[in-house]
Amino acid sequence: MASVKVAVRVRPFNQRELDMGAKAVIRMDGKKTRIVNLSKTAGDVGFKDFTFDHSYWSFEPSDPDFATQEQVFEELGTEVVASAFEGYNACLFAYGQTGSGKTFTMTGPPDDPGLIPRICEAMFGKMQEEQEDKNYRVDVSYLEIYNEKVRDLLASSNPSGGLRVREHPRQGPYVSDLSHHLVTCYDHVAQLMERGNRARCTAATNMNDTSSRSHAIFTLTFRQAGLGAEGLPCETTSKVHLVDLAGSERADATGATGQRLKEGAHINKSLVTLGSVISALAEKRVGSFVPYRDAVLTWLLKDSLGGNSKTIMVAAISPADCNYSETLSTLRYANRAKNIVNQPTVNEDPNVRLIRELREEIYKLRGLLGEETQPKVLAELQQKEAKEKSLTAEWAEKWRETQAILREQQALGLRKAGRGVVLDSDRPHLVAIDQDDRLSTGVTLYHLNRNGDTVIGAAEGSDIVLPGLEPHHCIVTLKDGIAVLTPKNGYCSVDGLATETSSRISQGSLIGLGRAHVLRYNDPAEAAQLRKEGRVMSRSSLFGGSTSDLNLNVEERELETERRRLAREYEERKRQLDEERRRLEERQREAEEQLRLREEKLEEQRRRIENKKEEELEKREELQELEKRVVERLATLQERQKRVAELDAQLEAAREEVETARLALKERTEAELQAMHKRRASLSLALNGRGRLGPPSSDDSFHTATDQPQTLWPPDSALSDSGLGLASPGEALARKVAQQKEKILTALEDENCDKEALNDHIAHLQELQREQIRLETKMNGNFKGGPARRPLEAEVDEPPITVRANAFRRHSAFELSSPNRMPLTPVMFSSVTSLDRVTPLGRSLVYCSPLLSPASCSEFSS
Ligand SMILES: Nc1ncnc2c1ncn2[C@@H]1O[C@H](COP(=O)(O)OP(=O)(O)OP(=O)(O)O)[C@@H](O)[C@H]1O
Repeated sequence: MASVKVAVRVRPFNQRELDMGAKAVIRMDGKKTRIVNLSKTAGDVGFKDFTFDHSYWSFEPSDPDFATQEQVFEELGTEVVASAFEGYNACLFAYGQTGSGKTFTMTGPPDDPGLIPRICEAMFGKMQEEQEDKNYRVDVSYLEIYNEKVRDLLASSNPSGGLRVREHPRQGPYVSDLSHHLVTCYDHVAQLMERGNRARCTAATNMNDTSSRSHAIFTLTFRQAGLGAEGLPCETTSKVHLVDLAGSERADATGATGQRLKEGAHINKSLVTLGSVISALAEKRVGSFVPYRDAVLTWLLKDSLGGNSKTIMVAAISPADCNYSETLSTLRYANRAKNIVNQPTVNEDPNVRLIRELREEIYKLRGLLGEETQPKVLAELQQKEAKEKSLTAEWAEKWRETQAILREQQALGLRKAGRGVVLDSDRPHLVAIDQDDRLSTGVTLYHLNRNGDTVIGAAEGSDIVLPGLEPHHCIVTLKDGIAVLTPKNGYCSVDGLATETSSRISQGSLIGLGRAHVLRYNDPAEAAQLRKEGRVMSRSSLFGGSTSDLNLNVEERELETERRRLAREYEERKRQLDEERRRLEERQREAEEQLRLREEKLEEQRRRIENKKEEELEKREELQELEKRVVERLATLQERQKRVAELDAQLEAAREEVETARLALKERTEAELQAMHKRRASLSLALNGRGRLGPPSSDDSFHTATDQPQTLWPPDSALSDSGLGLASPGEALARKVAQQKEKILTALEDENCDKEALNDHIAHLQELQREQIRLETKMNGNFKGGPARRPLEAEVDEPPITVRANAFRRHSAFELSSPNRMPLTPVMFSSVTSLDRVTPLGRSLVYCSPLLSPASCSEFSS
């Protein structure tokens, strides 16, 4: 059982706080951290006090109590190193407000490194010291949790949704597909750390120019094995998590908006979860729920918080009064974390543990045996000894193999870097860069002889044999870490410049030998020195390669720092722009989608309008057609009206003519009657009393000479229809004919007329007409010398008639083209024979003989 160790570290005022004229509210006294109580009410004390395992006063460098990076490492870092070597898991994490000094404490600037580089360096140093007894294997991984997604900081690319976090039943949560890098020296670790830090998400906020926007977890997996006292195997694996959390922050204080605000929300979410986890663990309630899975950070650090780990928390705080509430909150957070109790255990290899336990039992059994031999105990002892022996042999064999592989890898300097394999060495060497041999696929590394000459040439027996060179082409001399190239018989160049005298070569120098060979000189010690000084050798310095490169002045270093800052700014700006571009693309996609929907809607509307338009066009055409027909009909109507007017006029004229004729007939008839009376008188006919014209009355009888009453009028036509007086027989007959015709016409207008009855009417009409003719003939005979009586049909001025043969054929009837057209039934065809005119209705009839064919009708129509 071990409580989480908590340290608090206060940083100096930053420029912003100085500009604001901030006042320091933090005091430290031994392990005690005091904060001036700015929220005190009457009766409150002036300070709030907290006690931690360590309180580091890094406020003022000139202060004798000032805590340096070195001191922090000595007290915290060494404990982590010791835990790892003891086989425990260890975790050191920095918590605090943004800009409070977490990254400074964990990573630190190159000239004043923080805990991570110091811990790594110390571990490799210790491995070096204890190399004789044991073998080690160290793997490094570096990840960040940004917006709740896991990114591999050492991989060349990451999936867009981040890496997945899984949980192994025994080993706990892990990140699947995270790259692990085998490291053989601190330089490798430093390179990886630098690479990861460059890839980490940082941004400028109001509180910090280079604020970490993600939680970063640097993990060393440390495996050690060897034979302990009395040849007892030991093998442990420890995980060391070194965590730089993103800053806890208030959105208003950081001035965060947009992406920064979103990041802040995620950061706060995981820190709140971390707080909840700490609270749940600190309360120590049995069976209480610990919300590890609520955030990726707490899930991955599950073992470090309340589990199998020795854990240290560094709470970084600002000294300024303007950050009072944030600082107080951090101190309370840290105070709670003190109460977390972990259960660290040595992570021993299961087989080794079994061997150790067997050995313990064997010791016990041997003790039990004493002087007397107990067969049962002896048998058990022998069995356990045999098992222990075989397990030890098995483990030793496995370990030898592992050792061999490790040694091979270390000797070759072969290590994995993501997908790449790096061939490295800790000794000065030359790497062949074959310019001519395009078929060469291998990488050749030539180690140089330590403290002596390495002869290069074509001659057998040269240290490095290269075809195409002079037998003894040149010599590279290595002495006290300095390499010098001396040409012998062949052409040599250093970084492109031909040389005939001895030239110093340094890390990265390109050596040209003869026409075909180019070799690169690598000196790992020199490279490490340069790296330590924060130097990155540019290509130009590579080519200008000389020892003076090593003597970089302060100005250059500052320039380098500035360059890095600019590079970080550039990276951040690039990231922001990428983010912005992604947002704009997203917006564009949305706008395009809206546009598409709008287009569809408009297209739909357009289709509807077109349909409507087409319908309206059709209607308009119909209307035009109707108008045309109306106009035609109007024209026809006008034509017909004109025709009717003409016919009316003709009718009127005919009527007048008939009236005139009737009057003339009447006068003539009276005159004729008088003449007849006179003639009768002269013929001495017996008249009763007085001579009188007109029909006989009851008083005035009219008799013939034979005493038979003689009458001029047919008996059935003597009375007028009204019965008011007598009409002439001709008139009565004409009226009857007219009435009969009217009857026929009425019957014809009735669609359901009885054909039999119609035939009877027509037959009767014909009878009447024949009678009329007979009467007229008779009258004409009686009044010879009178004006000639025209036949009735001749009195009518007939309108031109057109028979439409087609209609005739189709309907078995035909029409007159006069306005007074009238349909004829087939019955009429068979009965009527002449053209007549019905005066009262102004209608004309065309009669056809029964034998008339449609063709003859057509002729008839003219
Ligand atoms: N102990 C210290 N001594 C000197 N300077 C310090 C110290 N601690 C922090 N600083 C300076 O304060 C500034 C902010 O520190 P740092 O970047 O470490 O904060 P942080 O807590 O990691 O912030 P964030 O959470 O935003 O990443 C840096 O310029 C750093 O150099």
